[in-house]
Amino acid sequence: MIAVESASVRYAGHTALAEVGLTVGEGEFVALVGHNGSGKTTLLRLLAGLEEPTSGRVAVAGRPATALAVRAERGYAPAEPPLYDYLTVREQLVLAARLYGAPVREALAALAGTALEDRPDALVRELSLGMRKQLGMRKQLGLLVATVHRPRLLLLDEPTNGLDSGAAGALRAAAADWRDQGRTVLLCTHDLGWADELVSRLVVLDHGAVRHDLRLDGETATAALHRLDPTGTLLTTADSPTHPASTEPATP
Ligand SMILES: Nc1ncnc2c1ncn2[C@@H]1O[C@H](COP(=O)(O)OP(=O)(O)OP(=O)(O)O)[C@@H](O)[C@H]1O
Repeated sequence: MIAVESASVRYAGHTALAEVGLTVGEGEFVALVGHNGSGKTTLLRLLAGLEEPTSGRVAVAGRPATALAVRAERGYAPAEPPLYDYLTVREQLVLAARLYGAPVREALAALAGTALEDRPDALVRELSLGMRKQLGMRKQLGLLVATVHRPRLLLLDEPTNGLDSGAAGALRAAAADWRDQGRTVLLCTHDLGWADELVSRLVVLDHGAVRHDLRLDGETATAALHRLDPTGTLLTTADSPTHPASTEPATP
């Protein structure tokens, strides 16, 4: 589903990603972790087709990630959902469904069980008031929009940031459904706990390079990370020296 070959991203003298290789098969649920600035969002943006690597190749579903046809296969939920403040919740979902040629009825049915269920006519800007509950609703709407076409690949960037416990529970339930349906999920997060039971593979980025890549095989993501990095250095220290990858990449 994902094939990243020796992909580097350089910005004016700064290397955000350094020859990253990553192959992810259909149905895997991958947690991508690493310290601030380790390159997680840059990698997701490559996979979302929003950036080209400076060198190397990035493919999704057998095509270059930037190919227009890949959009039907992939849903990308960035940390800040790209929504129209002047539309209502319902209008935002209908717009996304129509753009993707997805059934509008199903798009609206996805509101059931979420905090937005009773607020289809609220303006999106009312979900941007900065209060935790509102922020959670905005993130939930962002996820519904990103998945309205039921993509085979979901790219989630910090989906729990700003969520209250109710919204985080709804996200977990949705993510468990995606996993059970055999969708592929690449989750970039600082907060592994909520997804612990769902994650099948853990990838740790360090200074733009893949430092660890392992299949969990029953171990939780949190336990595996603690075993690899008992002092938590890989998640918190952006200034430690870059180390070579210490683990062979997992085979798909
Ligand atoms: N458009 C850009 N121009 C210049 N440098 C950038 C740009 N985007 C990202 N970077 C740099 O690339 C590096 C990787 O950034 P990235 O956002 O991918 O890291 P991250 O792991 O997602 O961090 P965080 O956990 O803080 O979101 C950082 O040093 C960042 O400052």
